[in-house]
Amino acid sequence: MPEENYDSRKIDGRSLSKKLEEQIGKGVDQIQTENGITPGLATILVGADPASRMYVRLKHKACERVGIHAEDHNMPGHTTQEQLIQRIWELNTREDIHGILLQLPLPGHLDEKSAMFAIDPAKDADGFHPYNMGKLLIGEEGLVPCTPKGVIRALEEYNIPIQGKHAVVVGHSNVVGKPMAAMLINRNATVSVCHVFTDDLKKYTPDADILVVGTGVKHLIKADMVKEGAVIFDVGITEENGKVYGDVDFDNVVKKALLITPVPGGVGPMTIAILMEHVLMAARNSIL
Ligand SMILES: Nc1nc(=O)c2c([nH]1)NC[C@@H]1CN(c3ccc(C(=O)N[C@@H](CCC(=O)O)C(=O)O)cc3)C=[N+]21
Repeated sequence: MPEENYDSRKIDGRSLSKKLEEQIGKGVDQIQTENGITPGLATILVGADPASRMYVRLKHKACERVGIHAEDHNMPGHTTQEQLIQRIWELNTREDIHGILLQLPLPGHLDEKSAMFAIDPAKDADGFHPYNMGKLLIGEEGLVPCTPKGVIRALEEYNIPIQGKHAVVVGHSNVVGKPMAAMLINRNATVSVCHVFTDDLKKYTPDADILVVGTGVKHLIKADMVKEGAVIFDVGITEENGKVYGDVDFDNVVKKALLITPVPGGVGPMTIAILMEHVLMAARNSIL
């Protein structure tokens, strides 16, 4: 018997993001012709970590595709906290910069929280500022973390109902797990949040209608841990010998999933498309 083809179960993040970028490109054209504004994003990268450089490059390429002005603020690895904050303050006052993205992680001698808090919440394209996180928690979703927003957008694109469903989020980070849980609660899902300290993960994941996994543990989720017909988002990235792996054992789990994101080509491209959307949103808000 030939091996069954599961391609139709794959959520193609690349084509979803392409569709989103086309809409954003139109929005960029519109604000340029009607308001004479070119949305601008400044990325700050401290040091020269190869993975971080690659991610920043992906963001700049996306800006190019949609017509957003992008500036690369590459600061040396020995940058002091004061110098970093100074640069953020300069960007806060720049009228042509609508989004500021401080690439994480920062070198160990720098304090990520106080640097993030220094970013003008109105320019917080990442949605990491406590003001924006607080708004998310009370159901006001403006600038919110891009990766979980990309998951919500994908659920909408595929017409997956959220209300009343059991969503299990594995991972409780500030960038994925916590904001993901808040967004799902805002849409009336029943949400369980599991993480590295959860005693018995297998007790929870098989009940998930929607499963979002972001732990950075390669192939943590096996086929026996998911329900038949689940919708699964793999937010994990583990690099090994130049290959990237997700948190889900895709080849086996796909056989039970209704829909599932691959790594790469899943939530990564969606994250970047949402970031573009946020810069456009911030530019629009700047003229209100
Ligand atoms: N302030 C801040 N904001 C971030 O958004 C942020 C950050 N810091 N630090 C690091 C993580 C990581 N991240 C990724 C985004 C897209 C892909 C992506 O599109 N990946 C491609 C694969 C690229 C490849 O490996 O060739 C994919 O999944 O298909 C990956 C990783 C954003 N991050």
